Amino acid sequence: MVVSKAWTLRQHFQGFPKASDFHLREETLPQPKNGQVLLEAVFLSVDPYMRPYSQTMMKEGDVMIGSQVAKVIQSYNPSFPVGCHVVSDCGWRSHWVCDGAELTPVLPDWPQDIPLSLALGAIGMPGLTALYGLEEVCEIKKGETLLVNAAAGAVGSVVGQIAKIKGCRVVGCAGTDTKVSYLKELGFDQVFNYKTATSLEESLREAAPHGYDCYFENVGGKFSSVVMPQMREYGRIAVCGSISMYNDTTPQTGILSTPQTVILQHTVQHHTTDRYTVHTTDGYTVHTTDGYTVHTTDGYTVHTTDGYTVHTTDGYTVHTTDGYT
Ligand SMILES: NC(=O)C1=CN([C@@H]2O[C@H](COP(=O)(O)OP(=O)(O)OC[C@H]3O[C@@H](n4cnc5c(N)ncnc54)[C@H](OP(=O)(O)O)[C@@H]3O)[C@@H](O)[C@H]2O)C=CC1
Ligand SMILES: C/C=C/C(C)=O
Repeated sequence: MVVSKAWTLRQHFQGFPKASDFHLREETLPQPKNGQVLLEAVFLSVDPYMRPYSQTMMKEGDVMIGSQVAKVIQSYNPSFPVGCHVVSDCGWRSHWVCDGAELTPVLPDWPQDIPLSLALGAIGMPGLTALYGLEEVCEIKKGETLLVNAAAGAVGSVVGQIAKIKGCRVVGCAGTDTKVSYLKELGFDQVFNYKTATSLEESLREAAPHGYDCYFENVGGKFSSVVMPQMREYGRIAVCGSISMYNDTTPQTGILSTPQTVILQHTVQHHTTDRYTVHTTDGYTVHTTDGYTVHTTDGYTVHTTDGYTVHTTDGYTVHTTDGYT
């Protein structure tokens, strides 16, 4: 019989998460049966999504959601022999018994000198998010200029490196000088510390005087409002996350990327670029691909009935470029 330790959500987070929001409890696991395996955690992941998703996906007392790299320590399933490593979504727990259906094997020829933790980072979900966001959402092309924020993080650091490999000019920002030095080492073209910059707007403009073709959005909130006017025509934005808002206790207004508008989610959905331009009453410009569906700056979705008239769900008026309201 194995006793597992599990971190649970004692109470929903209010503002910034606190240690007292969590509770460590012990659970006695059943003996694995035929077809099942017993896992032992090697690395647990702590990711930004846990903050907003805990609100909707969890109830108080649940084990914290999350992925881990685990080692199989008992096996009655030939697909997962003892000693192999897997990625499991079993949350923040030290041990777990399961049938293997939700397990992803870590590559059997994983190089000895590469830490297994990277299966939760550059070679895992964050790395794939970076890749799909660049290739399928931004459809990034050689010679283009890309901006990424939270650039030294798990997603951002991979975004910048892939964009460099693809022949782009990469601008990144981060919140400490140490992170800024790291981004230079990674080969980013222009980097700055957004916390010490006198003006975010000016730093962004200096880094790319002709504007940005692609914006990999990790931060949202006020940051995105400053970036929007510096997007070039036909620019593309991968709205990956809005970490600056996850701990908000009162909703921000008048901004583009909110947790509700995160549209990059592994299977990448689609958004903006050409044809119709819609000017919102608050000065933001929204480009649609088809002239019919428009994502507004405030998280509301507006549907045009004919490509010209836009009805908002909340009573705001949206003016189209051709003068129709
Ligand atoms: N759509 C999807 O499928 C996925 C989305 N994401 C999203 O991508 C983003 C980055 O995730 P990930 O790389 O894993 O995160 P990390 O935990 O690796 O890095 C997060 C970094 O964000 C920066 N940050 C935190 N608060 C703020 C703030 N208020 N303003 C500006 N920057 C801030 C900090 O860096 P600094 O010191 O530079 O401020 C922090 O270290 C998140 O928004 C996340 O939700 C991640 C994975 C998948
Ligand atoms: C899977 C991760 C999602 C976000 C929004 O972080």
